[in-house]
Amino acid sequence: SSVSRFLPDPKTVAAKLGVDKGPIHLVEAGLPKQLAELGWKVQFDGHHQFEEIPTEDDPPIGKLKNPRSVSRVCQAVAKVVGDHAKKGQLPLTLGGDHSLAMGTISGTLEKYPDACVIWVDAHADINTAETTDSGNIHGMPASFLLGIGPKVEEFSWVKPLLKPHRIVYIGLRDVDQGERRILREHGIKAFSMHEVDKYGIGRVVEMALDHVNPGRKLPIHLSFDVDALDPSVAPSTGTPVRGGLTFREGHYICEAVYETGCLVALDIMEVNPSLADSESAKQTVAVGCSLARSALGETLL
Ligand SMILES: CN[C@](CCCC[B-](O)(O)O)(CCN1CCCCC1)C(=O)O
Ligand SMILES: [Mn+2]
Ligand SMILES: [Mn+2]
Ligand SMILES: [Mn+2]
Repeated sequence: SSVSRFLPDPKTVAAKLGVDKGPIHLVEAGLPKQLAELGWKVQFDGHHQFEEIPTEDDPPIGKLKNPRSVSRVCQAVAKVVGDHAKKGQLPLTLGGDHSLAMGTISGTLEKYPDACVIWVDAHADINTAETTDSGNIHGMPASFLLGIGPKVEEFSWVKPLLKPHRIVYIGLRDVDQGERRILREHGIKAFSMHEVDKYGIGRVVEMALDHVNPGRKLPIHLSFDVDALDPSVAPSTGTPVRGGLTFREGHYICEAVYETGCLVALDIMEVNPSLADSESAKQTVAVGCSLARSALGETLL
């Protein structure tokens, strides 16, 4: 695999942590050491603790739940990720809620304004304050990054730096009506599980890269929600949906993205060990670590 040409010192990875227990389990499973064994110089900043805003002090804004704490955490993550990226490091964010991608991708775009995003997920996470039915902000980060939908004061710090032709989805299978309309109206490319079945993961990844990064010249931010994988592979996650990617399909995406040499930032999101029995939790943590290794150069041979 070719060394990434965007990183003067490709052997640096900064491990970032999300907002729930998941990330701590990934670190305790030994991920930093595993990455060091791949040759990365890992700078682990310790577990980011964010002082929780008590629920009574963070009432919904419209339908949006926990808007102030989500905004505050994402803004902090944007700054930290941006700072690491500006130092030529590859920020690895472990989550934790996928709302964090508002922060990580904002950080990446600050350093690499022409970066493209590969969003691996069962969901499009592109609801607006109007279209969301759950009010859960993890279903909305892409709309804020694209500047789609009504302005929400609390999130005015998110600059609409992402362009519709610079994001591509792989693994979709649970997309709300409002999100379908947004994808269609903005011409956003999405490879659902139907296309994965039809073309095979190899062709899908090639078509996805051809769409957002035709000359393989743009930096890539890979945002991987483990619920893109089938629940039999990654059971301990917030919104599991049947009929997902196999273990290998998920890892193939990571391997192929690393092979482009364009990866500049990586998110491994929605690992939540508290949601299942300890066996399933351990399995999901192990898959999260394994995906990260594959995206950062671990090969099968
Ligand atoms: C599909 N959209 C959902 C899920 C978002 C998942 C976020 B992710 O980070 O895990 O990808 C579901 C919306 N509702 C659909 C109807 C039934 C109840 C949930 C939402 O809450 O917006
Ligand atoms: Mn979530
Ligand atoms: Mn997601
Ligand atoms: Mn999801």
